[in-house]
Amino acid sequence: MANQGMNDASPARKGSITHVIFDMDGLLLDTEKFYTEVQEIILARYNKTFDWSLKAKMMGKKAIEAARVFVEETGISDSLSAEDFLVEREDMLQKMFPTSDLMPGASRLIHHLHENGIPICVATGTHKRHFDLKTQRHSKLFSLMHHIVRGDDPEVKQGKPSPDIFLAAANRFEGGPVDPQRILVFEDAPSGVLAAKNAGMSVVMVPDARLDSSYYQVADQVLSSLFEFRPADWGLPRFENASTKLD
Ligand SMILES: O=P(O)(O)OC[C@H](O)CO
Ligand SMILES: [Mg+2]
Repeated sequence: MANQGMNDASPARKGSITHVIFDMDGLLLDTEKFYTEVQEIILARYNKTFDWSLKAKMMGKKAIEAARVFVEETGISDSLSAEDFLVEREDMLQKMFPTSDLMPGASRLIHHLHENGIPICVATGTHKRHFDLKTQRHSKLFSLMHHIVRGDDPEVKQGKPSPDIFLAAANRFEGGPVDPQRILVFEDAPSGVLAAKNAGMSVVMVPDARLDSSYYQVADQVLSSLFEFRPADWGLPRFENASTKLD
């Protein structure tokens, strides 16, 4: 269970948030389990097991960057290249992605911020083709986003932990670029939390409970679920029961 403490963001900074950026996989959508499943299947062929220390190094990254980590860290790169790994897992992922569910509290928080006029967007390492499969059951909810930046965007030269994707997201808000100090990022992955901090933004981390807690330290706040987020901690409008939709 994640601790729910606040780390180092100053009280002044917490009151200055005007814009919000959401990660997608593992934060808004319960899609990380699909990657875990196919990676377990592929590794089993080499009599190896997939664990959360490897997962922590892959999640949040662009596909090819995560694939390189996978074949190198598991020592199978002589038998399976990163490119072939991506081809091999593709059929399985394409069947899984359209079944993607929302993470608990995602719908409530997105509706709440949108109804209160807080500009929101998505910054996801995933590329457009996978994004479309993952979100096909949730297009209404994602239409509330001011914009969406994906990993294959030309402005995203390097994946997380590079700040590229969050800086691109900050640039595209109305009247952008928005000052990073005014932006709050929600992330589940260690690489994503680092990317947001590298961009100079504040980060709420909502990690999977299996992730080692040593990764919590970089985040400004760590929550077990989006349901536990209290907007007033960051100077954002409080939840009013009547105007929010529960998952
Ligand atoms: O967590 P996201 O949304 O940046 O997605 C990254 C990969 O597609 C999955 O780890
Ligand atoms: Mg993620």
